[in-house]
Amino acid sequence: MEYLTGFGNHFATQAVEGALPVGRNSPQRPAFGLYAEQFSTTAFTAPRAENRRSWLYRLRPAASHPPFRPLDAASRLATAPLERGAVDPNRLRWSALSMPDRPTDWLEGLTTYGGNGDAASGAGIGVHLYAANRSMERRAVQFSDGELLVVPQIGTLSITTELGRLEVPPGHVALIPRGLRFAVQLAGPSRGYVCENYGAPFRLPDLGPIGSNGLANPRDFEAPVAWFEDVEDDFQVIQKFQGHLWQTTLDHSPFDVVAWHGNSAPLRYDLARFNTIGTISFDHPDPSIFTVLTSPSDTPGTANCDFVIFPPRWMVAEDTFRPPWFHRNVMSEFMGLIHGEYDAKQGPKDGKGGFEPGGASLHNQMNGHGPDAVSTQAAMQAELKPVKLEDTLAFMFESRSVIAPTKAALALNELQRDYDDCWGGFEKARIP
Ligand SMILES: O=C(O)Cc1cc(O)ccc1O
Ligand SMILES: [Fe+2]
Repeated sequence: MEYLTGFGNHFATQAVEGALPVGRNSPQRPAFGLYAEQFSTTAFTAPRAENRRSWLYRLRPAASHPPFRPLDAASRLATAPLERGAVDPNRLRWSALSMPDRPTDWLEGLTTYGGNGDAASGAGIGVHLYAANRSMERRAVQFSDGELLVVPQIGTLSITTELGRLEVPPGHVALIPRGLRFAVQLAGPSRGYVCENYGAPFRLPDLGPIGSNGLANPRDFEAPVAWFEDVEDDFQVIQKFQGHLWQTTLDHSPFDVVAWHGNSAPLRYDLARFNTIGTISFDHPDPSIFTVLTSPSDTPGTANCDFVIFPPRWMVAEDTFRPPWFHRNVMSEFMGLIHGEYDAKQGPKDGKGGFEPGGASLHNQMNGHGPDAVSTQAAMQAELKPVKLEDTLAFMFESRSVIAPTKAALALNELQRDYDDCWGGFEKARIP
């Protein structure tokens, strides 16, 4: 597959020579009788640096569809504000979801674990995990409630979007703009995580004193080239709108965009390209140095959501407790593990418990957490020579407000009801 590169670039791509108008967006009669359509994911008047929109040239306008009707199907997708009783302050951890035993596509395989804010007012996030085993055929979905950040853990996702196709293997992430129609094809049983961002679109963080390079570099983000199919057949289009699923049927493929240009586009990014920066003296820096993407809130420096990764890296700090320190944080932290072991937590023992690939943890606002007792002991006794942490890739969705766990997530068998025990048995300090 071919890609265009650069986060936020103004791309221009056509699957058919001559389809893209030159020098204007909306000619009286676009080439070949195509329809011009603007796709806006920021307000028209958003500041130029944040403004996102693309122009699509398609066989038929997206407006041409029968009414959306409620989709009458069981779904474990939920949207904030969540229906909830008292929000659980407890630290929570889940083992990995098992693969479904019935045919389940990516959309059907989503379970919401938590959320915050309010989709209707464009603030907060929904956190979903998926486990799926079949492709979406003649079926596309559009998330009007938010942009999606998709983090595969097992199985390559082939994502067909209105703007073209992306291959997203584990170790990569995909960013799908709010409202873009897409379908997910699977190569086999697949599992992973999704952050549904109701707030401002994810962008690269400022680098401050780091300078003009580093962390995720803009050129490593890849957008698809235009791709379309001219299929006259029934296509189900599902829409997640204000927390409910709706459906309509088109008599043609929604993937009929022959050319497009603009800066609102789906992207993929290989996390191995992340330029990880850390201490070369002492102390463990705040994990904000591992921010890949940020969705700012209205309060400077206090993100609606930061997407942070913990990739392979050298640990060289002298006279330092090297793993994440114990802490209580005003921000709320949802974590996942793509592969390997996380330096603050033990993996499963005899195949059970621990922080395992495909698992998840939730440490909400001001609730104490940090390395488990075994990892703490090991780190306090380690000889502090340079060590390379290999085979590890964890991540965090960190958000300014409490991520309420869903009732469905609290009822899962995968919930580790003994999670607190991992912080048991610390030896007391002795004052002389
Ligand atoms: O809680 C966690 O494991 C995530 C985390 C990692 C780190 O290096 C510092 C702080 C932090 O919250
Ligand atoms: Fe933390």
